Amino acid sequence: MTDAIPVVSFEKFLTGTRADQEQVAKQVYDAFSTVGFIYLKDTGISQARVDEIFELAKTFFALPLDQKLGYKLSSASTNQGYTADGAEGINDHKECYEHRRFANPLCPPSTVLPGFEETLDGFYSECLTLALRVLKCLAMVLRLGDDFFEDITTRADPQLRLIHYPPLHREVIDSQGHARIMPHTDFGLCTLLFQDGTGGLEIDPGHDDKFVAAPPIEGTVLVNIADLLQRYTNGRVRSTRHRVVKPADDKFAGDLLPSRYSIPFFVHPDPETTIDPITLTEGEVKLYEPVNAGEWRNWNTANNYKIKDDTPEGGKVFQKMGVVEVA
Ligand SMILES: O=C(O)CCC(=O)C(=O)O
Ligand SMILES: [Fe+2]
Repeated sequence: MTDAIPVVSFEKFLTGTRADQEQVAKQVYDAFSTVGFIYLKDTGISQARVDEIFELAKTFFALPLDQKLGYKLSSASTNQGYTADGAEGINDHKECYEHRRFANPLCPPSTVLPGFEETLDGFYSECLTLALRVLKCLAMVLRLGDDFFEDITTRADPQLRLIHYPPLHREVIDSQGHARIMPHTDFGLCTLLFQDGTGGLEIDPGHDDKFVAAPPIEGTVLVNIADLLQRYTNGRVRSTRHRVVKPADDKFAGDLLPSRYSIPFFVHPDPETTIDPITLTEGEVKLYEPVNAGEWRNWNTANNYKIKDDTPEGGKVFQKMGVVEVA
């Protein structure tokens, strides 16, 4: 169960000496190069703060559907606003709200949800700070220079996502090809994931299609590697598949699964960054072709939402871990 994913305190990275930091960095790297996931505690983001954001998410999703659809996400490149249940993957059972760094034109105004935008902006910057510290761990271990990831994220526009998985009949999730969120890897650099107490998240730690539970642990944030970082590190760190299914039977035995809320923060580099695998040893073969981070993100986003208008035509068609040139 949880043993598959290490639980590590980040405190010494925040307050310790360089030697302390290197020790934490090594633990982080070891988790990322094997299971691809880690639970971090003592991150500087308190549980009380996370609870506050979950309450805010609940007030948003409690708005009537018509009102939420007034903030509807409709462009893969802007990728901001609300998506209703069924809009992203017909077999997923969730609704989402996406918040970005520089502009949020589809954010509910203070007349509708007082304090919503400012609170999310504040939480967004806390998440970005933490994510950059986690990435610094990798830069330290791989000897890329401490500021390696800072330097490729100055104009980057990561995405804070609020997710609500509505109550769902057990038989729906038990039916073939359905899940609260289907198995996938994330496609940016890395993801912070806050989950409520419901449970149901599973990961494939051995990359062999054997999913195990990644249950919520109070006071922690899960961090996982995403596709671009697997590519950039030439496979040294792993982008691991995960999915959300039903909570453990001993938690909810009834027919109707309760609502679940989660808050991922997807970290992406500056759009102009070329993700060309970094090789560290003599004669090391690059496992992946270079990709442009902006194109990669738009293509993956458009593909997820099936936003045809935004899918570049006659351009590149990406595969999850490769790229096929289309003339
Ligand atoms: O809700 C969760 O716990 C996982 C969400 C997720 O994997 C995603 O949005 O990419
Ligand atoms: Fe994910």
